[in-house]
Amino acid sequence: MKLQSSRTFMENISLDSDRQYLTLHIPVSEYNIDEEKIFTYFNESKGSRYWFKSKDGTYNVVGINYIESMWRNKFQPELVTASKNALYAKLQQEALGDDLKSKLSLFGGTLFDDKDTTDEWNDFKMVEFQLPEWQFDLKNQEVFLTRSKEGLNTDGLLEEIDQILTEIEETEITEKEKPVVKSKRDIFPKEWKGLVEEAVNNLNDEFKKVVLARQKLITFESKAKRLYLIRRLKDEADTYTIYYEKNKSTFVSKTPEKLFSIDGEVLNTNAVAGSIQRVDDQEQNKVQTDFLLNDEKNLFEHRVVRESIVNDISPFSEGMNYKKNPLLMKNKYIYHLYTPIQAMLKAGADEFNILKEIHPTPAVGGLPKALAKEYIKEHEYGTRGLYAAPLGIIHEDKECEFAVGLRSMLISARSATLFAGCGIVKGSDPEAEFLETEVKFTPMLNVLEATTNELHTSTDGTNV
Ligand SMILES: C=C(O[C@H]1C=CC=C(C(=O)O)[C@@H]1O)C(=O)O
Repeated sequence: MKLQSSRTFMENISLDSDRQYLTLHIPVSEYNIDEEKIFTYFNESKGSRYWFKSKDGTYNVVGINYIESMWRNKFQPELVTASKNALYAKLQQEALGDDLKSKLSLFGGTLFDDKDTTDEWNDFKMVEFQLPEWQFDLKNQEVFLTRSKEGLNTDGLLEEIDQILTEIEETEITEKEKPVVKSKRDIFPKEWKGLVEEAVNNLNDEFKKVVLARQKLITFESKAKRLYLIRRLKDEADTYTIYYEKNKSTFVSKTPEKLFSIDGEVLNTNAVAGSIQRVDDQEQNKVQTDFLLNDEKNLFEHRVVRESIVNDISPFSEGMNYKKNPLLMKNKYIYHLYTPIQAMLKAGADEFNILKEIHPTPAVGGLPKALAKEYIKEHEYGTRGLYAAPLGIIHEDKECEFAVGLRSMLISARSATLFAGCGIVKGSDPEAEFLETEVKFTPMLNVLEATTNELHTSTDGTNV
């Protein structure tokens, strides 16, 4: 048994009757396991699995079998903090090793806003974070196993864990079936362009910017194979990987955008706004990026996002660092203007109050924030749900990392709804914005291998 060295730690555990669960924290570097093997092994746990990998590799976490969730129907920071503390208070955490690095986390987030959700988002709550039975930290190669103490027999538990880890290690990865796309169509494309035109006319010196999103619907001949998606999600670097199953729904995102992270007393965030397509031609890309870095409309769009974020976090911070001119963020299909911002937090600043203040940034909402949020709620077709919403990892202390759920889709049964939006400012052209959203659909179309138009006719008979 590879867990032999953990045995002494295990033998010294005495169960605390005030705590409902026992969480064992175990080093697993001796087992050769990765996300594909884990998802393949736990195939029966469909609907109760997640994978969160941060862009810079700080986190790479897979969770299996949600055993408790911390949720609320309204986002009130103090109450969310109280729920989080209540959940951690139920756990007796025991480390089976001396120098373990990771911390037990909860994965989840909040919906974009409180717009009445249509059936499509019914599986997700306004605020919801999951505690899984198995939490694999693939970066540090450590595992947390949480079990209810009711009827728990700790004798033989290590052997059971060893057996499961060995079975995961030996899991064979077979070729995954590609989902067969039946139809692909834009939802209300003409109407969306009309919406952009109307917004441009409504913008003024006070109402400066609004982000308008649209959807694309893809249907499949048969149910989309989840394991196939897991493999395809590895394809694009320099982005987050968010894969979140809940009951019959799966939300998937390859977002380039961090909302914020907290490590110790340092908060890191960034402004990402202003975009141009990246193509397969170096010379053309040089023209594109020179344009982006000097284009007044894009620079304005970027500036308002940066100023708003700085403004939102300043009540929580003692000092801030950021550069005056944006940098270039290079993703596989798109370039963005990008400004990293770092803040030293004041004592007492906590992640949920900051989240409430910072989301939605004008990169996904608009400016002024409250007005833009209302405008989106009232005018946009459909419900955003987890699209453009904060999703990430939290801990017992305030250490956390949230990404913004962009370049994303919601899969259920035989269909996927893809989401993409863009910042509308005075002077925006509906056709150009439509094309920009088309580029932003590419990461998810690529995951589904549905980038080409070789198909098909859409369900309403129009060519796509
Ligand atoms: C709203 C989206 O992108 C935002 C993030 C980066 C750049 C954006 C832009 O240039 O419009 C958007 O504000 C989306 O991808 O759906």
